[in-house]
Amino acid sequence: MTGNPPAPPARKGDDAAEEAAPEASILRLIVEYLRPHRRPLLLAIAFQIVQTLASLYVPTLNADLINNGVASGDTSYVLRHGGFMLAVTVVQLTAAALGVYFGARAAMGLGRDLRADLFSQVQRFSAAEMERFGAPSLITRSTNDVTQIVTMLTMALMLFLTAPIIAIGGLAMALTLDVPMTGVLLASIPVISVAIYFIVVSMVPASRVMQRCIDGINKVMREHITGIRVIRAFVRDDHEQHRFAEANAELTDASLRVGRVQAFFGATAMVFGNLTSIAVVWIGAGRIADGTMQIGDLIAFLTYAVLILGSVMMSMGVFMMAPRAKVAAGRIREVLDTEPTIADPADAVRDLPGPGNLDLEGVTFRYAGAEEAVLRGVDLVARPGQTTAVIGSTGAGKTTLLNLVPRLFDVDAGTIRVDGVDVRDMDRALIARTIGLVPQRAYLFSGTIASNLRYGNPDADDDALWRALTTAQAADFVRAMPDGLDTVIGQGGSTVSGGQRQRLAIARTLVANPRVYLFDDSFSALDTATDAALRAALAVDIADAAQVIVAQRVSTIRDADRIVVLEAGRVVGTGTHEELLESNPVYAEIVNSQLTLQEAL
Ligand SMILES: Nc1ncnc2c1ncn2[C@@H]1O[C@H](COP(=O)(O)OP(=O)(O)OP(=O)(O)O)[C@@H](O)[C@H]1O
Repeated sequence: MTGNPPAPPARKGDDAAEEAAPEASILRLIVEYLRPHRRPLLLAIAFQIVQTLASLYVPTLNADLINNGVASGDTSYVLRHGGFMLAVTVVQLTAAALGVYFGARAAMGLGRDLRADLFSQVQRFSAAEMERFGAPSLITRSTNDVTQIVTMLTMALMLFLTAPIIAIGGLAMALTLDVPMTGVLLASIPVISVAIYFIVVSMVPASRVMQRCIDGINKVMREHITGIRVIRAFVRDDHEQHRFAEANAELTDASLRVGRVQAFFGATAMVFGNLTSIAVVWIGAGRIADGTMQIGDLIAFLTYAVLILGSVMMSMGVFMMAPRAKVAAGRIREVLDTEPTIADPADAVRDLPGPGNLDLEGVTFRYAGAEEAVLRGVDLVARPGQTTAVIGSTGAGKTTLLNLVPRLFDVDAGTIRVDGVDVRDMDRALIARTIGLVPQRAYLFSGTIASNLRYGNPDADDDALWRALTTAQAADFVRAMPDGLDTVIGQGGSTVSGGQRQRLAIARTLVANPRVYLFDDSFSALDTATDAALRAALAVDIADAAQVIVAQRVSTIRDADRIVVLEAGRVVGTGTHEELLESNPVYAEIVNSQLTLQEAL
C-alpha cells in the first residue's frame, strides 16, 4: 500500500515537454465529450439538414421563376412562385440560425466540460506533475487549447453534414441541368482537394510550434507580472522587453509561416474555383446562344457551382483548423491521462485516534531528474506539546523535509508516520486536517482577510478568527485596516507586507486547528520581538499540538525541546540547545556566527 508509483519523467524545459506531447485522436476526444450533449447535437444536425435541403431547392425554384415567369412576362406566376420561394428561403434561414445555435451549444458544452476536467485533474496533481508541465503551459492548455477544439467543432458541426449533402446533391441537380458542364465542375474539385491536402500536411508541425510559442509568451508574461518589483529594482525593463519581444517574434514568425501556407494554397483553390465559374459561364453562354439551354438553367447551374465549391472551400477551413485542434487535443489528453504520482490509497485511513505524534524514520528523497538525493536517512520526532526545531545551512533540505510530511512529494525510502500511521496510507482530507504546513513563501488568495483565514475551516466563526490573529500577532494590524476582517487583499497577498502575509498565513493554519504544525521559516520576516511574542503565544494557544519549526535564527529555536541539525541532507546532531552547543561543532558554528558568547550561554 505504501509502494511508490514510478517517478514522472524529468522536466527538461517546456520545449522538450512539448515535443513529447503525444498525438491524440481529436475524434475520440470529441466523441467522448459530446456524449452528454447529444440533444443539442442532434437538433443541430437536424436543422442543418433542413437548411441544406432548402438551399439545394432554391436554385431550381429560381430557374423555374426565370424560365416560366420572367422570360414569358407572367406576373401572376412570378408572384405565386416568388412567394413560395420566399417561404422556402425563410425556412432555410431559420433552420440555419437554429442549426448554428444548437451546434454552438453542443460545442460550448464540450468546452466547459473539458475545462472542468482539466481543472479537476490539475487539482489532483502533486508538486512533481506541476513542475513537469509548468503553470503557463497548464493555463494555455486549459484555455487556448480548449478554444481551438471548440472553434473547430463549431465549424465542423455546421459543415460535416451540409458539405457532403451539398456536394452530392448539388452535383446531382447540376447533372439534371447539363452533363458536360458538370464535368467541368467535377474536374476542378480534385485540384482544390490537392491544395487542401498540402495545407493540412504542412499545418501539423507548424501548429505544434505555434502552441509552444503561446506557452512561451505566457511564461514570459507570467514571470514579468509576478517579478515586476524585482525587474524595477534592477532596472531590467529593457532586458524583459527583449525577452518578450523574442517570444513574441517567434510566435509571429510561426503564425506567418502558417499564414503563408494558407494564403498560397487558399488562393490556389480560390483561383480554380473562379476559373470553374468562368468556364461554366463560357460554355453556358454558347448553349443559350444556340438555344439548347434556358437562361434560368444557367443561373441555377452557376448557383449550384458556387454552392458546391463554397462547401468544398468551407470544409477546407475546417481542415485547416484540424491540425491545430489535433495538437491541442494531444496536449489536453496528455494532462488528462497523467496519473498523479501521489494519490489516495484505495482503503485510506480516514481518522486518527492519537494526539499527533510525528515520526520520520530513515527518510530519503531525490527530486525527479536530480542526480543526488537531497535527504538521506533522516530521522526526526515531534511530540504533542513539544517543539522540534530543524536548523541547517541553506540548501540543507529543510523545506524538502517539511514538504514530505503532508505528501507534497513522497519519500523514496523510509517512512513518515503520524500516530503510527504512514502518511501514504492516509486520506488526503485527513492529512489536511492533521498536518498544518505554513510554507516559506506564504500565498494568500484574492478575497478578504476572513475568506483567507477560513480557507482550511470554512465554519470558523469570527471569534475563532480573532483568536488566531491574536496568537499570530496579527490582530493589531487587521483591526487597523479599513474593513477589519472584511478588508480585501489582492491576489497572492500583494496588498499586505511580507511580515503581515506570514502572520496571516500562520493565523490561517491556526484556524484550521491541526495536530501537527510545520512552520517553514515562517518567522523570518518578523522582527525579533514579534517573533518572540508569537512563539510565546503559540506555546499557550497550541500547547497540545506538536510543532516543527524550521528557522535560520538561533534565537527562534534555542528554547525548543529538541533541535535537529541538518547538513547536506543528513542529520548531524539532535539534542537541546545546550547539549548541541557542547557536542556538535556544526551547531556551535551556526550559533557562534549569530550570537555573542554571552547570549549563547
Ligand atoms: N523542486 C526542486 N527540484 C529539484 N531540486 C530542488 C527542488 N527544490 C529544491 N531543490 C534542491 O534541493 C536542495 C534542498 O532544498 P531545500 O529547499 O529543501 O533547502 P532548505 O534547507 O530549505 O534551504 P533554505 O534554507 O535556503 O530554504 C537544494 O539543493 C535545492 O537546490
